[in-house]
Amino acid sequence: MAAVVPTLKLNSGRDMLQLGLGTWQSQPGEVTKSVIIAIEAGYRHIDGARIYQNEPEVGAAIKAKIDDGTVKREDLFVVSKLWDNAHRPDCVLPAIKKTLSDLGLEYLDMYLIHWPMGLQPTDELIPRDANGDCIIDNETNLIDTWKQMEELVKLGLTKSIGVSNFNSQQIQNILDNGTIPPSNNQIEMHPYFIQTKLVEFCKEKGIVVTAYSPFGCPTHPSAKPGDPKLLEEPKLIEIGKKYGKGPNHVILRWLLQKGVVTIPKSVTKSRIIDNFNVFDFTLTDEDIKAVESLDKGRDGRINTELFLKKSKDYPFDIEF
Ligand SMILES: NC(=O)C1=CN([C@@H]2O[C@H](COP(=O)(O)OP(=O)(O)OC[C@H]3O[C@@H](n4cnc5c(N)ncnc54)[C@H](OP(=O)(O)O)[C@@H]3O)[C@@H](O)[C@H]2O)C=CC1
Ligand SMILES: O=C1CO[C@H](CO)[C@@H](O)[C@@H]1O
Repeated sequence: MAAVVPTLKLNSGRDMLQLGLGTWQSQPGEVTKSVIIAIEAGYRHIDGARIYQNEPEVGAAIKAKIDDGTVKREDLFVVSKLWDNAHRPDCVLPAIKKTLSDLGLEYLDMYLIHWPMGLQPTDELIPRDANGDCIIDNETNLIDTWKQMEELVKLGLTKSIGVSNFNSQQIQNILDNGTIPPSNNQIEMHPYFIQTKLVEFCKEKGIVVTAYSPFGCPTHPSAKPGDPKLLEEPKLIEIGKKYGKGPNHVILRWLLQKGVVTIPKSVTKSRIIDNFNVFDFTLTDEDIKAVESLDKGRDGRINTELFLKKSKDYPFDIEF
């Protein structure tokens, strides 16, 4: 029998499963199979986004597993994200409708504003000018976007709403000016970038944190040969050995014990199954300290999204 995944209570009143499957860089030709494998292994939380350009294939897997009786829709926690080119108020409803239609679903469990920065609303997901530079939309206003996100809840198109890659000031702005508080902030978090201040801030405000790139995204487009690899860190390997576990398990277990959600990505059957084997051991306080000693502070951030640094809403210029 698959392990029961713990949940965290959202301020929307719903429960969010603490372990899910990431799907960025899961190619359309492979993601249906990997989501099917994940559901068969016990995963019930799937993290996706319009920009991953694989939502129809993720949806095909969900349909297959509902049709064959493995799961019911209500057993699943499906997350998607509003892409940067749809921040203008009139773009938000069409954007979720496109995602729902691609996924073949009536509703999402969580819909996030993917990044605070807006891009020009065109048919291109990443609109570029003649020089190849992204066309930033500095006319957008995150409160206007958020108000439309609130409408999606009222329309029953998503059960909860949240943000991703928002800094503390941007979150506070929404708390001060919105009606529905964000339930979730999905941020980069792994042993090289432990984000203590932002995680604490979110917790104080009743916002559940999701840790993305838990393994440090070894295939990130900015990765260079010779970069240190989290999954090869001797310290993590050593901690894992005490429990008969690998460095992947140590990282996921650390995140679970920190009280956050995490969404490791894999398209490899053995890894999808292996990453789920984290519910039968507990790290000690000493182990947790050793994991956190790998933190590089702000230098540990991988997903810098530097190509949008000129946006008025670029989030990473303040401490947290
Ligand atoms: N909100 C946001 O802005 C962002 C959200 N995300 C979300 O977070 C998810 C996870 O982050 P992501 O950046 O993809 O990277 P991860 O840190 O999850 O690493 C994924 C990589 O690790 C490999 N891997 C997975 N399990 C193992 C294992 N047990 N042993 C060895 N290698 C392993 C995978 O290979 P393989 O697949 O070949 O098995 C893949 O190359 C994304 O897929 C996405 O859903 C990510 C980035 C930004
Ligand atoms: O989720 C994501 C994966 O990577 C993309 C490319 O940098 C990001 O835009 C996005 O945050």
